[in-house]
Amino acid sequence: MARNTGGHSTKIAEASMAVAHFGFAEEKVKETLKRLVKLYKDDWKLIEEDNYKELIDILTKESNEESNLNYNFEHRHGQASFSAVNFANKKAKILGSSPPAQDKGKSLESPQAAARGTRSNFVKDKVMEDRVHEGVSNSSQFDIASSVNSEVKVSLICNSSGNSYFRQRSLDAVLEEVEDECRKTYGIQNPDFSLVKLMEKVCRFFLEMDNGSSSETGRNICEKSKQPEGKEVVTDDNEDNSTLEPSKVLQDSQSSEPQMMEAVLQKKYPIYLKDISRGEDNIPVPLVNESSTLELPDFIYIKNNMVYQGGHVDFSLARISEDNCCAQCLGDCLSSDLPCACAAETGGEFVYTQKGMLKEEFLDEAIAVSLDPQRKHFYYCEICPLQNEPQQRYGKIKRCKGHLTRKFIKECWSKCGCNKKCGNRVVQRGIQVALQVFAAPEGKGWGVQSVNALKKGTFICEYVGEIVTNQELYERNNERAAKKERHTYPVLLDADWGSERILEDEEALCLDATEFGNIGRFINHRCYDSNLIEIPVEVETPDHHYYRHAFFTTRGIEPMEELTWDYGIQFDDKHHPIKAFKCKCGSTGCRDKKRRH
Ligand SMILES: C[S@@+](CC[C@H](N)C(=O)[O-])C[C@H]1O[C@@H](n2cnc3c(N)ncnc32)[C@H](O)[C@@H]1O
Repeated sequence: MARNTGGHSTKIAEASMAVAHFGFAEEKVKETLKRLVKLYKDDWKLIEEDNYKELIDILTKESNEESNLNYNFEHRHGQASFSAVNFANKKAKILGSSPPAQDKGKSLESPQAAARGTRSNFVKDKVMEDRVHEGVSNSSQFDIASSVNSEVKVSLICNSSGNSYFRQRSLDAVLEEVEDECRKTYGIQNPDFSLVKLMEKVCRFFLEMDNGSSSETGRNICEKSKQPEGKEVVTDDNEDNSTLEPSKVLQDSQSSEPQMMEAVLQKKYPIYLKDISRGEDNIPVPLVNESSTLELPDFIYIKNNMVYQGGHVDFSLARISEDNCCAQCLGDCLSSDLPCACAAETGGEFVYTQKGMLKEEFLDEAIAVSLDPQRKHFYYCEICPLQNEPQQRYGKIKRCKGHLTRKFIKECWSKCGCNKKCGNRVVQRGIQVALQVFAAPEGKGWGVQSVNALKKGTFICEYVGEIVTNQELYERNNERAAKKERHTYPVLLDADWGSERILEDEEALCLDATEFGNIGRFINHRCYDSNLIEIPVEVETPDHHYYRHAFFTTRGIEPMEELTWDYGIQFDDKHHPIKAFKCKCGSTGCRDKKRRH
């Protein structure tokens, strides 16, 4: 990511700032940067890539060597360290982060290469994290290492120097307390949740990733131009697995044997892609198909919306005023006695619960508005950019069909003083529930199902795509129609058009997920009684031309139930830029009258 336009010293200052929160000494950062600049012959793009990943890797590795990390896993004065889990008979390999691909051949030693030569038999992968607590900055070090006889050790060293109250406590008591805290903070409902099991999983994955065999399926979707279609799809080997119920298979997916589960899934589904997001999303997004009749989707997976040229979206912090963020807040805004400025959008009350669910009252109102039979929540444009394509606007004006005005949620964001775990940050944290792309019933193509049961008000995912202007969308639609190309149904960002002046072309935006999108592009339509509802969520822009289009459940969801939302299509609208499909939603209130019996 090339963000620097200034001179050499500006670039050094920006790089130092970008890595400052890791707690490396300033001099060390500068000295390492100088080496990198020399190595990459002043090509700052390589240094800036992935948020200075290469720089952080080198600093981390060197600081690790300097600190002569102790692997005895004993409690020491001023430090608490944790763990040691071992597994038998697995061949360990070196893991670590890699330098930018273009420069692998260059002479600076990569972290992996360097790690091979270190004193320990363990190969380490290290993350440094800074914690700010009551104004005191304490840095913690998290390490993971595997040995040649497949032991994995995990170490967390919290530097509590300066804390004269440090004393050793019972590990069981600490684990219990932290597990309780995790249950509350992350809304974990499973009574079997255990930190030790979690640590075991970390170790297993460390070894599993090591053997490198399983993590590559699914890449073809997202590297469509580079990979021949279907190349990495795992196919059936003719074994009869018909007795395996999907829910059983997926229950296994929660178990602590990822490799075994992987094998079961591969046998169960003729087409099985482990993660169509290629690691982009928080959790893997598998694609499963029991019949292999559908064509693989052809698009590139992106986790966040991206602006296509011409769309007017301004993410600058300068636009966020004092009243539009909670700069004075600390910690978790939801725990504070008084709701912060960010809750003003929702009438001075937060709409998320401590468990990250949407509150029932807000949700029920949103559902009622979306079902509004009198269309009293609709805004009608004088000259609708959707009904009147740019070149026709000065001719005969077509009547606006109306835009549903929805209530927004405003989440805390970067200019707010609260921390990243603040409860008023749900959508921006991304997908937290296990979802699958699957072959939907009734010939609707691909669809999305939830692996587990979910409660009403659960955040599912955003609809992510390219942010394009209506004008651009109009051109794309024409092109696609001419080529008879498939497209997803674009989302118009019109939830607040009613409160604004007549929008300029570059302000009337929509999300097109046809070529770039996330799992949201696979969610099928259902008239009226869909189990998801879209809520506009303001995160990084105070105006409402652009917002996040977030899906929440409207009721409890069964394991393996298809997730649907109401696209708001009028099936009899002959003037809509996209020809409506024949609806097979199966709802008793289906609006596609031609299809109803
Ligand atoms: C946003 S995509 C959903 C994912 C799509 N099924 C796929 O295979 O990529 C929208 C397209 O899915 C299909 N679709 C969605 N809901 C449908 C429904 N209720 N009945 C029939 N087709 C539907 C239509 O082809 C529509 O253009």
